[in-house]
Amino acid sequence: MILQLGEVVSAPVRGALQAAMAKSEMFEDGAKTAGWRARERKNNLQAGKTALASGAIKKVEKALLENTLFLSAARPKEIVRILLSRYEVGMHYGAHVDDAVMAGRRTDLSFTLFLADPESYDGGALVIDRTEGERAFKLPAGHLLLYPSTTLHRVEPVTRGSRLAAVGWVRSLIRDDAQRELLFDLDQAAVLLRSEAGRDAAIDLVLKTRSNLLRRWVDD
Ligand SMILES: O=C(O)CCC(=O)C(=O)O
Ligand SMILES: [Fe+2]
Repeated sequence: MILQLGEVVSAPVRGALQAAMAKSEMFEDGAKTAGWRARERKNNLQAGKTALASGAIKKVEKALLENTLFLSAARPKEIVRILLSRYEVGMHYGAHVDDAVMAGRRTDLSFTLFLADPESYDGGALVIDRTEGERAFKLPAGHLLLYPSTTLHRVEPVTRGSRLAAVGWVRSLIRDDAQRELLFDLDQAAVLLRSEAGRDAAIDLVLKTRSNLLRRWVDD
């Protein structure tokens, strides 16, 4: 499941992150934190280990752990790592798969919290390779894309302005993507069923989940 989450950080937190990330002395070569294959393809800047960067990262982590949709979709056991990244004109990150294990912890989900206004830069879409084809994402500032760490993905070259993002990885309590999606649908159905207005959508989700659980578990 690939999920877009809107307004993950409030406008003041977003402003604080953007202000911190405007300081170029905060950044160093991003290739340092990539595996050997990804390193050949990675051309970006990443925040070094400064007090300013760790304060910003803590803000992102806090916002995620307070976001019910994120918690329901990712079911985090742990947020394994968060990095702040900046792509200036000409920078990109070629196709790669993220490390399966980071600091001894399995990575199940990857996320990008977009932090620059999409009108302020050209290029820089996050492109994810799915069996049905590629999908490109360039979300508004403050929105987050959550996707399985199993995918091949890349960041297209930036051709104007600068792309700011916080990227990270989650070790989930639910290892399997399909099982996580079933549980997410059930959470959503429960939320919708609580409100009178959402009845039709709720029934669709409950029926979808019933059929998909049957499809997984019926043995004929
Ligand atoms: O910046 C992004 O949207 C994704 C970056 C990425 O793929 C990575 O850091 O592994
Ligand atoms: Fe990646």
